Amino acid sequence: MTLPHARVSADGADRTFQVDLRGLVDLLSHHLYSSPRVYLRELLQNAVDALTARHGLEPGAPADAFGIRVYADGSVVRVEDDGVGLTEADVHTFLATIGRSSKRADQVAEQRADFIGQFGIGLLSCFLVADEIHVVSRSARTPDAPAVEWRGRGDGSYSVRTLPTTARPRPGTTVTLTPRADSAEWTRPVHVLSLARHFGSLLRHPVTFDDGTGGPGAAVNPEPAPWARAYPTPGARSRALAAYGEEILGFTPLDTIDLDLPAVGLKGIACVLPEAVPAGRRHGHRVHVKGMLLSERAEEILPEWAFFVRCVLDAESLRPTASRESLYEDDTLAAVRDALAERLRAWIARTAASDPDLLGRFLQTHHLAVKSLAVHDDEILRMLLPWLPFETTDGHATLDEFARAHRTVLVTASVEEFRQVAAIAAAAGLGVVNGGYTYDRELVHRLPEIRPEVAVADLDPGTLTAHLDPVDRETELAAAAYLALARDALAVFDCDVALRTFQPASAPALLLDSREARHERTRSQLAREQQGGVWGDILGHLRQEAPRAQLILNQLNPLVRTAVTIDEPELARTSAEALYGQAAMLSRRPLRPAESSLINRSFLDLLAHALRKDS
Ligand SMILES: Nc1ncnc2c1ncn2[C@@H]1O[C@H](COP(=O)(O)OP(=O)(O)OP(=O)(O)O)[C@@H](O)[C@H]1O
Repeated sequence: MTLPHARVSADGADRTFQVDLRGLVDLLSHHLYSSPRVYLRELLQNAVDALTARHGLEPGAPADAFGIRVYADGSVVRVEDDGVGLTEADVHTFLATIGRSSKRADQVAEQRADFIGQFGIGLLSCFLVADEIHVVSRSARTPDAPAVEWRGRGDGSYSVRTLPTTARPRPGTTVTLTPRADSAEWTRPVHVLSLARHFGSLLRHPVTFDDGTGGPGAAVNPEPAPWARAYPTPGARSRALAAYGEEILGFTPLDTIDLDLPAVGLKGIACVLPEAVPAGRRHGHRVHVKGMLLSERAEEILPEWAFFVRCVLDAESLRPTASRESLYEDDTLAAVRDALAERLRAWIARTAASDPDLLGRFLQTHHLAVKSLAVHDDEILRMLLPWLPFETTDGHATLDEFARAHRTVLVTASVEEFRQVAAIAAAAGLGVVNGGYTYDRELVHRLPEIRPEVAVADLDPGTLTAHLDPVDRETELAAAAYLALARDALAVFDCDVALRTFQPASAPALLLDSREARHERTRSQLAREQQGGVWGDILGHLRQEAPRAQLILNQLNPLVRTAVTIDEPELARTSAEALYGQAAMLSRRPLRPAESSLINRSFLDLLAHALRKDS
């Protein structure tokens, strides 16, 4: 709150900046803090830091010797602590100087990590709910110093006076706010209690609340954190942690993972989400520092692949940013992130080894997360690849089940390819995995690293066509006229037509086409349209020999057997177009406008034909 004095140098006026406190508070409230409610967090945090400093002075004092008392009766909010307190000089230096903090003064540099605050601006958040901050304090470091009273006002002015020792017989600090009318939402007794519980439920010092009605007062943090309590059995412990996770995070975890990193004094739990979440969606984790709730949305504490858990944790030595709502990205945070990732991996390994039922439920829900992890993590790959579910020609199956039925596992390059060939490949006894989804093809190809007896190969058109048997010469000849008509009708799609026999007999036609071939055809078509222009030349130069698409008609199918005998040319054409349209739709790839209109036209033509026949 101090506006520094102007200094005059020998060669002219050398002035120092003036600070408009109102502007500064406005800046903090709109850009730093998420809500005015943070004033209580800042007051609690200052009280906690003061208690930490007091314990530093009196290391022999029992943990609960010093505490924090919160009071709110509707007209004032007060936070009182038995902390280290302040002398008059401290008040001028720290309370009244914005940006100055006792917690990063040189002499306590080595202890800086002991405190939550460090920026020297937290107290300003009180101006979000009150116009004046009233502090009465007595120093524990200088016990014979008198008590001191400080009043800081939102307009930037402040006053200090010393008080008789009797005004505050014991060391500590009391901060009192008289809330503005517009901040009742954050300062009513019931709200103050719930805010105190929200921010302070895991604080390690006793915190009580009093609403001034003469009642017994309420404990803000009656019990230690659930992971710090003693339980009769490991089962009771894990049930209690799961119940806590559910209460705090609002879902019943699939499992609860105990987290403990002694090096940074971190303890907590990771709750495995019971439902799948879109890959890459990062969750907010609840992070406490020295018991104080810092953030409910800290994402940076876990790596991206860990989107299947949400954590509640409390750490000693993570550094909050000035807003307190996220963590400072430093080496400690990076090391914590790595160590927590390791704990999650270890949980997966343990579950894989000892609880197949839980593993099954976990993979059913989170296989995408695990796949993204397995791609980069050999250990997870080794442990889990056989148990991961894939879409196959035998339905959804784990790779292990699938590889037991098929010594050679074929894998498609796209979902579309899989849709085209699945039924035919299955009927031919080929085992094909849909490799079109993210990670799937890459992962299936790594199966032989774990199951060396299994061979994995990409499904190429040759493998499949080997299972499409040629028809006899007579049948071929009988169908020749129809095939010629069909080729002509489908020439616009650069599609050849052939007659084969293949299983299942219920499939009338198979469209063999690949994405590359389709791209090549689009490119050549563009080149033709742009002929003569620079763009056309470039496209022309890029020309590659792409295989044409092939519509394979199935001679075993009754519809096809009838179609090839149609002697009405228009109807024969329409039937060929309809067979092409049906096979293209079966692949579920996006249809080109020309294909959509072909399907539409052939459907209407066939309908008209059927109606004509009936009338
Ligand atoms: N309850 C308290 N007991 C003793 N000293 C206090 C108390 N509250 C504030 N102070 C003193 O006032 C200084 C400024 O407090 P303020 O909350 O503005 O910043 P900070 O806690 O140091 O850092 P941050 O901005 O990160 O919170 C503190 O460094 C501390 O010296």
